[in-house]
Amino acid sequence: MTAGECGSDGDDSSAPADDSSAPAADPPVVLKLGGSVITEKDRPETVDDAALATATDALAAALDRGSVDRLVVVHGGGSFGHHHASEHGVSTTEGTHDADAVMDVHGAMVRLNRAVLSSLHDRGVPAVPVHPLSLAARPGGVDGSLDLPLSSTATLLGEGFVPVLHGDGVATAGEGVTVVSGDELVVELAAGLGADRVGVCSTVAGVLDADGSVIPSIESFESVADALGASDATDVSGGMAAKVRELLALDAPASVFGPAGLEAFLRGEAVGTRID
Ligand SMILES: Nc1ncnc2c1ncn2[C@@H]1O[C@H](COP(=O)(O)OP(=O)(O)OP(=O)(O)O)[C@@H](O)[C@H]1O
Ligand SMILES: C=C(C)CCOP(=O)(O)O
Repeated sequence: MTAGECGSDGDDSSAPADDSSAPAADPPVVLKLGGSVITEKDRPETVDDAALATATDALAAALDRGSVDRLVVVHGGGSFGHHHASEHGVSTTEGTHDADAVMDVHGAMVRLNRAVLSSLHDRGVPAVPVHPLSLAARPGGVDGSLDLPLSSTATLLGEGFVPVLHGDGVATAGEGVTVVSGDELVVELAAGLGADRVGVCSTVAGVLDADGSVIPSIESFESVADALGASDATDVSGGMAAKVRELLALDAPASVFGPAGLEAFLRGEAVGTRID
């Protein structure tokens, strides 16, 4: 498993850097694997091994057959980050100055990240970690924008790796360290890297209306606000309502779908709820 072997042709590294006839790289796909999918969200620090294996099988197959050429993966917190953040009273708006609390939240996310990386490595995917706590900040405080430098992720992608980021703690002016959700990271990555396809794989088949049916597309928060709630499980980042808000801020269309829709999304098909 090397970065150069990943993707459809795997031969870009031999092209001269200034060769103007070299084909431009495809825009990357940015995919979030929801923490509620890959962990058992009600049991602290428990990976759902079967669900993680199914997801990483689908990613490896998509890279092997070339339906995805360049991929950035983000995963959520599930029973790792949310559990510890909740115990310490830390959320996307409430921070902490306690280094032990920061280490509990970040340490749990790094353990989950290792499990995701290991599952990808078992399938030959050249996945490498990118930890947001070491990169990102909210210099303007909780109401300010997220600053996420993308140079490392973009360069890793260009070298044929699959960067794997995750919801994490984030330095926040006036609050110490708050939580940055994987959904926020997806928006920053997709906008900054020029992604043309953005997928958010959660436990539900899409964003559901009041009757429990999948809403095919969403263009404004107000049109669906009444149906949107928080997560059923411990969650410090706002569940589906926050997810829809984040994704509406993105220029590229995003899809929210369940595990059964992952393969189809990776093949480029329309699945779940499209958020424009
Ligand atoms: N209208 C809705 N449609 C779909 N899900 C909804 C809706 N309202 C609330 N939810 C809840 O939102 C949850 C999905 O958000 P959640 O943040 O838990 O998912 P995730 O991103 O997969 O997990 P994590 O935050 O750990 O990464 C669903 O499991 C459901 O409980
Ligand atoms: C709770 C932590 C640290 C991560 C939150 O990320 P999310 O599960 O994508 O909302």
